[in-house]
Amino acid sequence: MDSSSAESSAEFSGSQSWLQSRRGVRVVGRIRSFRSSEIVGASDGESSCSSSRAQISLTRCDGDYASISFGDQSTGSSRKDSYKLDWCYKQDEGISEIFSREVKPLIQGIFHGRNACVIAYGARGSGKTQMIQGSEEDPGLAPMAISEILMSATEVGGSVAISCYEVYQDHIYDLLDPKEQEVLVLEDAGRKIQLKGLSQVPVNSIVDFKKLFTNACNQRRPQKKSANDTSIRSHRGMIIYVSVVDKKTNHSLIGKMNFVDLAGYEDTKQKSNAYSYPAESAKVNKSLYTLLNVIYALNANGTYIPYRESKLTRLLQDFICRASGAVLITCVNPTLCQDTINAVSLASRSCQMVNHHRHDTTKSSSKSVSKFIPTFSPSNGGSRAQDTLVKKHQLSQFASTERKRNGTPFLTKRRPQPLSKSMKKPGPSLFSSVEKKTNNSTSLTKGRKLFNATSPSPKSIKKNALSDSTCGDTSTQSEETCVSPIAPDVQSKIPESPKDVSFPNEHNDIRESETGLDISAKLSADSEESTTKENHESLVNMAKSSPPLSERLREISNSLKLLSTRQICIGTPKVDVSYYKQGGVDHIEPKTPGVPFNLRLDGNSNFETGTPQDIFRTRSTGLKKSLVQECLSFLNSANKEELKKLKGIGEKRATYILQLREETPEPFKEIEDLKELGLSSKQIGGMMSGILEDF
Ligand SMILES: Nc1ncnc2c1ncn2[C@@H]1O[C@H](COP(=O)(O)OP(=O)(O)OP(=O)(O)O)[C@@H](O)[C@H]1O
Repeated sequence: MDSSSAESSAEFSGSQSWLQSRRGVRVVGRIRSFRSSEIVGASDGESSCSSSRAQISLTRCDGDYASISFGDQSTGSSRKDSYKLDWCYKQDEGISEIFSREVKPLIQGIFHGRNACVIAYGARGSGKTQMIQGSEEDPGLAPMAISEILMSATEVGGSVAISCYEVYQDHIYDLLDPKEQEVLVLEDAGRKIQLKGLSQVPVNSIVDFKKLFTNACNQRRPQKKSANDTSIRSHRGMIIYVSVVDKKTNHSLIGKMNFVDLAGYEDTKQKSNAYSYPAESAKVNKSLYTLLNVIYALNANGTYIPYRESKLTRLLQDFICRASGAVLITCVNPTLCQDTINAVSLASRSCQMVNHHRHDTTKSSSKSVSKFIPTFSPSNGGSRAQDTLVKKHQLSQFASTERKRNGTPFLTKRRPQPLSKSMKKPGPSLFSSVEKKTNNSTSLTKGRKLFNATSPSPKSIKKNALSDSTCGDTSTQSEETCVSPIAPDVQSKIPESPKDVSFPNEHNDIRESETGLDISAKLSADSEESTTKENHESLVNMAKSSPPLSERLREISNSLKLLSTRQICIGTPKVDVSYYKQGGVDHIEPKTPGVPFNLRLDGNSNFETGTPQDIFRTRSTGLKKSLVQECLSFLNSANKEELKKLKGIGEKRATYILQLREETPEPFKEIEDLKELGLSSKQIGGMMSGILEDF
């Protein structure tokens, strides 16, 4: 084995070992090659930055991690701060390299019913679309994946379908069947995400795929305002569905793989980005920050994941969770600019490598730990933009007053989530026949079959032309890679340290949706419009008509009172009269037999022994659990007035609870879920006892 292949296999084994220990989302980088226009240093207007002086350095360490730093070659100064990622691909490493290391291992999973996600993220013009879509001559990750999937599906007798979508201004549109109605993100009773209104089209060959994909890529939902309008920024994605029958169980397994081409990151505060529409950019950036927060929370092993904070993360919820395999590829523009630095810095914060080090006190010094603790800093462009968004999005009056008053995490306000009027009954699903057989696999979004109806456009895939994509000077790069020029005006803006960039919602409660198995038709809508009155009323009415619940609580409360006053007696052993007779006792008085306190019944009705404390603890734990469950069911079903009677629940929290119930039939499944109301543990305790006292 020569040295380069040895190096390559060492790196690959690093990537494999990561796959084995995968818990969250892998965050890698990819530095794209120079375009011809960039080599001569000319600005093409697409990127706000171009110049000739600075460089990007890449250091890779034994397949474990990669570190990117930015500096100025001409002055010899390079910044001491580097941004670590789980890995980074050099300019001379092609798409096929990325495919075999990052994407191929995920494909195996989808044939076992797992979900997977490949996300292209980065500043504008950093090569995201090129990497995902590619071109006729040089296919991107998505076409490469589909041809691999089609081959494997043929071998195992599986079927394949695709959906294509666009997320624009927090609305999702179907690109294979463009229509007025947007796609709705719904959550079923098993907390699985369903995309209502998104068509699935069967794909039998790569030719089928190319027609569909080309057609979808040429679709663009938001209309340009003028011919020169370059500001339309949206996220676009393609979902590949694979259905196979598990030979052992004879059940159908459905795995999905989502390729997401995110809108380019850009700091709207920069003058050079003035051509963007602020509102549009704010939405795009908000969804990007939320996505990175989700990844951060997953990689930091957080208990709460903020999926609900944007439509994009809601859509991706089943694709980026602990049960799935996901990779975020940060595309790095070689014509370096502040947006690139910010994008890399944000990605670095969310990656596994950083978070492993955060938790690994043996490896990292206290300094390096504090370095990664997110803080707000208006000195950084990225942070400033985040700061503004956070203020808008989260520091609602209610949240801030609550925080001041309670010192507790503020309520992550969700907008009312109505059942949209436009919500229509879904058409037959591609896999509907197989789904019926399936008991526990993910159900597919029901959509219309479009295969015959689609009239693909012969136009080529947008933005895939490589006519100007001559590769730059990549020959001299070894493990330490000098890559790119950086704009002189950017030099002063390079963040001092990664700690300057932060995640806006670090202190928020983050909740990861449970991955239930029950696929029920009981769907709740997650549209971003305001709550429709009828739905709200119907929920209130439903809650109003719940006297049986109060009755039940009263019953339980009475039983508890009885329990606390009555002597607990386990079993009723007969009094052995003969014993008394033998003992010469003249008067036999009926006595309650003494039951040893260290006897108790286990789950199988057998007696068990233990110390009085053990027994007491067991009994009280059981009681506590059932009380908590009763309180949670009360919160899941009480009407507004009943809720408002509780300690700590006012008009706003009561409304919020009703909104949550519109999204999910039972928003409170565990006591932890109550933290989403912005209540402290003490307040939750007070509220619980309030519920019990009332009955
Ligand atoms: N590996 C590459 N080598 C050379 N040129 C490339 C490469 N990848 C992309 N390009 C070129 O860079 C330009 C921008 O690429 P692309 O549209 O993929 O970027 P993007 O990140 O998707 O941009 P946006 O955020 O605006 O959607 C295109 O002209 C493309 O041809």
